[in-house]
Amino acid sequence: MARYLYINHPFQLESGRVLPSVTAAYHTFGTLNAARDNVIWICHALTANSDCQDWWPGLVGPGCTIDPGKYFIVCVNMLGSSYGSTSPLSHDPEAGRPYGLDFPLVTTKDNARFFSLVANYLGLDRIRLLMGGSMGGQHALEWACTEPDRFDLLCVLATNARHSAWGIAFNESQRMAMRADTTLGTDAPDAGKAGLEAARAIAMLSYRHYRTYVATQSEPEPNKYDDFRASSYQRYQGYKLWKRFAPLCYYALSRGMDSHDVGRGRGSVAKALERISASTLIISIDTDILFPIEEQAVLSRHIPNSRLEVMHSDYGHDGFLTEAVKIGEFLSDFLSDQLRIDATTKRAFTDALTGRKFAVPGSEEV
Ligand SMILES: CC(=O)SCCNC(=O)CCNC(=O)[C@H](O)C(C)(C)COP(=O)(O)OP(=O)(O)OC[C@H]1O[C@@H](n2cnc3c(N)ncnc32)[C@H](O)[C@@H]1OP(=O)(O)O
Ligand SMILES: N[C@@H](CCO)C(=O)O
Repeated sequence: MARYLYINHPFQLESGRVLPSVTAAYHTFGTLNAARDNVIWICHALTANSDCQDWWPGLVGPGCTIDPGKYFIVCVNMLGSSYGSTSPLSHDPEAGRPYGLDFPLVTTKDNARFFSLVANYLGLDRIRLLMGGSMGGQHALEWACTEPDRFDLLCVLATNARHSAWGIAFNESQRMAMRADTTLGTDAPDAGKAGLEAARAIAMLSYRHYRTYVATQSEPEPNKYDDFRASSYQRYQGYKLWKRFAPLCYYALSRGMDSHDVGRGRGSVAKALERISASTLIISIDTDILFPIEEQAVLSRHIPNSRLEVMHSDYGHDGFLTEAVKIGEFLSDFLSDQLRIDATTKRAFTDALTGRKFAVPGSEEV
């Protein structure tokens, strides 16, 4: 069950706005050992929650690589989410009602500071492994750049150093669908439902792959001309999210994802990534069209002690959730601290893997 930490003092956001107090919903699994050196901190992605044993089965849980019998596992629900931390659903004391669409922009830098605050409250000065995929990977990278000395190991999957124009375009398309639903943020019954469902259907196109749809949603019989399987899948995925996630929170989180840029305020992406001192495992997914391998190659090029692995998945981007067993295999050596590769080997490896040097604006070498 989630636990709650109520922090009753103002939390200053990057935008200049202030949340008068913040609540953190969090889960822990396992026991902190006497040396306090067995902490694994997991950052969740867009629509997940702090119960990482529930949404990462096969990777987190008894007998898995991230085993609560061995590690003290912590996961905190990000600000803005539907699952208990301060969000658009929370009471705005100044307005005397829930924040709703007035909820301020919470950037990935704000969430990294929020996690740091919670870690301080929990007395976790040193974290053995910080880990996350997708938006969780963005939070992990941002936090590792902010407090490099806090982490021994870092593992990020299907993520990037700065949210791409492609990713922002997907998110804006979803927000356009949500704004076209004029019930969003109102007191209407099912407010924002149609917009959220359309937004999730758009998002699914980026979370999966052409081959995933062809393999799972093609028609079994020929000669069909309407009412396709792929259509009902899209509608069902929208409805499935509506049943568990608040439209206003989804809207807020997608803005937060767009804000992600480890280079902001640090000179460049390259300079920011060079601050990371943790040994870092970076996992790419070969069918990920949302966070393609180019983006993890940038991470690998600039994080000093890092290694890039490419994992196969038929699931596309969402492989970071569904390929839990494979991820566990990549992780187990890493947790024993086997990963020490020199920079020259790493560079040759990255170039060979990607076929060429990738550059994204702001990631230039310094
Ligand atoms: C209570 C909670 O849910 S807490 C939060 C859990 N979620 C998270 O943490 C977020 C991260 N998780 C996810 O994003 C997803 O769950 C994933 C990526 C791990 C898996 O996605 P899924 O939607 O389960 O997988 P998939 O794409 O195979 O779709 C399967 C679902 O679509 C349904 N489906 C498949 N084809 C069709 C179709 N043609 N028409 C209608 N429905 C269809 C299946 O019956 C199944 O339904 P179910 O989920 O109700 O059992
Ligand atoms: N399926 C994931 C995708 C975002 O990375 C989620 O809903 O959180």
